Amino acid sequence: MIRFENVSKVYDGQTRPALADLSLEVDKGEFVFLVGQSGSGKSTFLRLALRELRPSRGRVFVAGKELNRLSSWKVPRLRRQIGTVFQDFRLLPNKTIFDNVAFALQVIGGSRSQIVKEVPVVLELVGLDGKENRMPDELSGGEQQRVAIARAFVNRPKILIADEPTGNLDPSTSVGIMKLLDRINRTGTTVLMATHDASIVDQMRKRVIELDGGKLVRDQTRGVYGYQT
Ligand SMILES: Nc1ncnc2c1ncn2[C@@H]1O[C@H](COP(=O)(O)OP(=O)(O)OP(=O)(O)O)[C@@H](O)[C@H]1O
Repeated sequence: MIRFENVSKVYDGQTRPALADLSLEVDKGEFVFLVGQSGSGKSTFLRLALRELRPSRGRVFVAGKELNRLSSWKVPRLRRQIGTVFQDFRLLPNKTIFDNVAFALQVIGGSRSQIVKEVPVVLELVGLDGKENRMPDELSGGEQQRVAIARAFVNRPKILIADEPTGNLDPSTSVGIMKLLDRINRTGTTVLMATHDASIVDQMRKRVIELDGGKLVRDQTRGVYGYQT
């Protein structure tokens, strides 16, 4: 589903690579934690998979496509297959919960009937049925993150990329968010999650990939967080 072949990334004006000769493969349906100190290259890795960045060397394949050879007009089609969730939720503050999720379908040309059918299903999946008419600032942080997950998942992407999704949440709320991501993973969606949350990684016992200075230093099945910050 995702394959990096000898990928290096040196940002403009930098000499030290943010990622250095990274090779790894993530199969369909896997759940992978990406861990490492701040600056180790996790976000760079995720941004390469989204083709927000291009590698300086090496090749990135996502959903069967080599991203460097993908024409720009095909990038939106690629991104439709990848849902994204971030630490800061990124909801539209002036739209209701329903409309925040509906918007994700509208921008990809979803019909009104599809929206009316799919949005309630996904809001129920994330445990927010009954709250569809609220505004984002009328929800708790954990609930806002559930909306963000609903929005990322409503068009059933093949891959869900989550960059520190529990970074702004307390431990018990985080556990609820992880149960939800686990549930989404069980539908067959590949989940890739960058995190500094040691207790979550230790509880979930999924595959753990650790980066250090842009290099892959650990790839462990049913792994643990495994280092001190
Ligand atoms: N746009 C940029 N321009 C130049 N250097 C960058 C840029 N983005 C990231 N870097 C550098 O690349 C390296 C990797 O950064 P990256 O953001 O991928 O790390 P990270 O593991 O996601 O960190 P964090 O856990 O703090 O989010 C760091 O040295 C960082 O300073």
